[in-house]
Amino acid sequence: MGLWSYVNRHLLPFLRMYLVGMKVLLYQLFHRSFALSVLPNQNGRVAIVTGGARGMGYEISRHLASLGMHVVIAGNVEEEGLDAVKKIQEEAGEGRVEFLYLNLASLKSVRQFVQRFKSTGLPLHVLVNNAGVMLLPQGQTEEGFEVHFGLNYLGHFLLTNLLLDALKRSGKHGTCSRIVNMSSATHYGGRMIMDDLNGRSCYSAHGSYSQSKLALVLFTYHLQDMLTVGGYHVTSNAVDPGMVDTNLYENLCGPAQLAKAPVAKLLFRTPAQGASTAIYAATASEMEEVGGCYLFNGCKTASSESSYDTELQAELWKKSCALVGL
Ligand SMILES: NC(=O)c1ccc[n+]([C@@H]2O[C@H](COP(=O)([O-])OP(=O)(O)OC[C@H]3O[C@@H](n4cnc5c(N)ncnc54)[C@H](O)[C@@H]3O)[C@@H](O)[C@H]2O)c1
Repeated sequence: MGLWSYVNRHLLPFLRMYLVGMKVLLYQLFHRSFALSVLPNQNGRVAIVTGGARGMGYEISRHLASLGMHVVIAGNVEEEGLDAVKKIQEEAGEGRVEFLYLNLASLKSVRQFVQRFKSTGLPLHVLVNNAGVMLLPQGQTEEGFEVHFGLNYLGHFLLTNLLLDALKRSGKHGTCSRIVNMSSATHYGGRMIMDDLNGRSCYSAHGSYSQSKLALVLFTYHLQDMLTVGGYHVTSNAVDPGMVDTNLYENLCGPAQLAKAPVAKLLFRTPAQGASTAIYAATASEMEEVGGCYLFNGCKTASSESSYDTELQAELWKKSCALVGL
């Protein structure tokens, strides 16, 4: 690999990700976490939360259930999922919660999950695409996609598309169905390498994670445009939770892991605080009929310049359809 190639594909993504992280931490040093106000009762509504068994996903599931929603936790670790169900059931008021197996690193599993969900005959009002992995060593999903791109983005892309008919049927004027995509500030440093989305020519864990989170924002905006044109009562928003102390950071290298511990204690948000903007997007009356937003700390915020590139959005959509066989 040439020097320029190394700088461009390894060093720059690494530096961009850490710079973005420092900016978020500075923000969190001087700003309180967004606090949820009273949210409307969600009785009769159904939500799917991917990765809902731990971290922010657990907090989202717990909060939605406490509002009366029927929550389906979709996850790839059955024991963790069943434990989460038990804990939430013990404290949820009127809500129902259950676990359904979903491995986002397998498109086959995504299709099986959707089949199982649809066979329950339940409506679908909220889909929170929350699950994610970060900084994994080079690896592949079952169908051979780079793991960050394949799991964080492509798995959710297929899941959402297969559930879109259910979301469209369940959304009504005044009570829209809502899609919430968990992105990240790292998308600001992300670059879409359209001719090498799987990072085969030069792998960078930092670049791949940031790219997957930018892909989710591009997807959110393009999907919202399609839903608006079609006149459907379904909204699509992206959420940036800030920096939150969860297991997501378990793949940081040794020295970074050591440095992270005290910083996290002081400056990271708790999972409940980090989950608040996603809960807001999924349920708040102010977000009724509001789509196509990037939400940070409970407010609409500008995402990266490239995320608004409609040609790039359309190109990624087309390519993603081809990759997942839609
Ligand atoms: N923690 C942060 O600082 C932070 C910042 C920005 C964005 N995010 C995003 O928030 C989301 C939630 O992360 P978190 O911080 O709660 O981390 P976490 O590690 O606690 O949760 C990740 C969830 O994804 C699930 N998951 C992983 N692989 C899966 C697979 N193959 N199939 C199905 N589910 C799978 C895990 O089981 C877990 O429930 C992620 O998308 C992450 O990228 C987190």
